[in-house]
Formats: sequence, C-alpha cells, structure tokens
Amino acid sequence: MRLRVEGLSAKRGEDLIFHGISVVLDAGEALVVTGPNGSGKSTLLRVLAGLLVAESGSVRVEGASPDIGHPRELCHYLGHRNAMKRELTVMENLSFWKSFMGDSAGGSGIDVEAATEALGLGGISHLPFGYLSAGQQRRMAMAKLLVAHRPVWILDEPTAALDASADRLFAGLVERHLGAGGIVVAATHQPLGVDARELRMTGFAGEMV
Ligand SMILES: Nc1ncnc2c1ncn2[C@@H]1O[C@H](COP(=O)(O)OP(=O)(O)OP(=O)(O)O)[C@@H](O)[C@H]1O
Repeated sequence: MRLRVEGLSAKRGEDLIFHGISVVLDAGEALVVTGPNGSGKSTLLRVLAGLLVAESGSVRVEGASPDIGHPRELCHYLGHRNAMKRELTVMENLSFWKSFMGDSAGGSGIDVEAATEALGLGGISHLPFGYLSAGQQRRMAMAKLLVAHRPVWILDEPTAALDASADRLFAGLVERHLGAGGIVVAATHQPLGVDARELRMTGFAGEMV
C-alpha cells in the first residue's frame, strides 16, 4: 500500500494556505509535518483525511481494495479534540467508535478493554470521559486507533498533554503500526519518537527535509 499526494493545495476561506505539496509514503513509513503556528499543518492533515476539499491536486491510496471510494475510508484521524462524549464512560465511548467505524480490510481492531490496558488506563474505563485528566483523555483518544483497524493514521499534535511515559507508550504504538505495514502522518511540535521523514510547512508552501 502507498499513499500518494500530488500537487496539493488548499484554501481556508479565500486564502490559499499552501500549494504544490507532493509526497509518497510507502507501507511502514511515517511523515512528520512541522512548521510554525498557522503554517497549514492542520489544514494539510484535514485534507489528507478527507475532511476538507483540496483546492487542487490529489490524495490517493495505491494498492488498496477497489471498493475503497476515497482514501478517508482507510484513515484514522485524531484531531486536536478527542472526539469523545464527556458524559459517556470511556468504555461506552470506545465501544461506540469500535462499532461505528468497523475494520478496514487487512486487519482487525482489538477489544475495548485491551485497548485501555494498552494505554495504561485499564482501571478507569468505567469513568465518564469528562472526569479524566487532560493527559488521560488524550490516551483514551489514542485507544480509538486500536479498536478499529485503519492502515493510515493521521494525527494532529497527538502528544500534546502527554507525560514522558505516555510519550514513550505512544511511540511504541506508532512503531507497531508501522511494523505491521501501516502509514502515519503526524503534525507535531515535538519529536514523534520514531524514524520519520519530515515535511516542513513554510507558510504557503512545504518542503521535504
Ligand atoms: N475556517 C477558516 N477560515 C479561514 N482561515 C482559517 C480557517 N481555519 C484556519 N484558518 C487559517 O489557516 C491558516 C493555517 O491554519 P492551520 O490550523 O492549518 O495551521 P497549523 O500549522 O496547524 O497551526 P498550529 O501549529 O497553530 O496548530 C491559519 O492562518 C489560520 O488562521
């Protein structure tokens, strides 16, 4: 499987945020998107995840089943917000995501209990999500990546609010995903903790470094 981005440009409102972004990621590869605030990292990730329409260019996944209509069907998107209901327990939130998303072909998600254990929070899955600390909430949002299989993970500042041990734990999850042939694209101001190529957004354009 290969993620191919060609000549991508995107607008927010009337403003062109970036143009001419091209990158190819093979199975097992990670791309870190860096750059100053407002340089377009989140915009790029939202375009890759199919949440924003590109102004021009294309995002394609090669080597996927012909049934896939759009690459977004193969993506997990973890945004700045955690996409969990505060009133529902961790267990209820993750169970919802597991059944709502289902699995992409080629893999299967682990069960909800195992996912909370993997994030080191097995004992608190009965609590309402809103009771958890900011770092615990972020860990639980990461558990979503494990309960439904998606080969491509698109992560926007995934480690914001995490302590050092959660950082390492997360790096381990990413490494396992890459080892199983997954692809990761992450916007981050901190090192991801795994080998990755870098796309530096320079405000209006981007360059591979
Ligand atoms: N809905 C919108 N309408 C108009 N402009 C927007 C909109 N959303 C974002 N922008 C602008 O697009 C530009 C890129 O924003 P984006 O969130 O992609 O940057 P970023 O690199 O992820 O920043 P940060 O590091 O602060 O998260 C910014 O100048 C922002 O003000």
